Amino acid sequence: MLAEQAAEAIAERTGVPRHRVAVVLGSGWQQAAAEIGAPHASIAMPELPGFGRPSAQGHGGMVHSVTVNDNNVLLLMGRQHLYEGYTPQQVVHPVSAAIAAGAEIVLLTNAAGGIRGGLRVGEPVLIADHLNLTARTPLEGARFVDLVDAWDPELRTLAKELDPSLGEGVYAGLLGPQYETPAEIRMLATLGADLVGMSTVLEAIEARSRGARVLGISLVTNLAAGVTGQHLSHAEVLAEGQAAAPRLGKLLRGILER
Ligand SMILES: Nc1nc2[nH]c(I)nc2c(=O)[nH]1
Repeated sequence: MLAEQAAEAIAERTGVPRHRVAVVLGSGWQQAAAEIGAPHASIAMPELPGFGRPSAQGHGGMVHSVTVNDNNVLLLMGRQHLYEGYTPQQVVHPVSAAIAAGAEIVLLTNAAGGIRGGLRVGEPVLIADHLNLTARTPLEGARFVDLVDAWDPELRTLAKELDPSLGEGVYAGLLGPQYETPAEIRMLATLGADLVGMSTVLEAIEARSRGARVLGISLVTNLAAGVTGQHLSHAEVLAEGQAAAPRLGKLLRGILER
């Protein structure tokens, strides 16, 4: 119900009855949003039913409506995380609302730690599959959602046509807010994770449960703990995101133009 109420508010406040695509812009991706196009309507998230107040650092807290080649696109600047104390349902609410507002495709972006050898800081990586290690789910009741091809193969092929240098990886979603120990990173590598972060997996599950297609892109903003022996800092994470913004913006715009 709350998703439908938020969807009505979005349609009313933007003047756009349906937005066919929704993009969640995570840490480091906000600057890329400017390359997508100038919004013709913007709403502060707290003004929408059920939207919390995204944490200050790295997240904009705005919903923008932009048009890209006749496609009405909803940009969700920032997200809510489990580590901020939100429930799984609150974490996925913006995605639920965007789908209720018409989104058939949900593009989830995030910043992540790189685990696999060869990943470089500043590199965007397509999400090919995920490990939900949050021990949480946004689903309630007997909603046995199939997650095979949850990360849409056709959309991944499209993204790779646009940027052939794009690699793919398995994203492990953890609770956070602490980063992993080197031993935990070795464990995640053994489990088959290439990337690690604190978001995205619940949103993907919710989107699939509502029949939307999902494309995910992680920006590697640090090499995971122990991969280089360096210490991790959130400030570095944000700085790396800013540096990669032009390439990310070009990629996002290319995807949205198709
Ligand atoms: N859990 C986890 N989340 C992250 N987010 C970013 I940016 N880097 C990391 C990381 O190394 N571990």
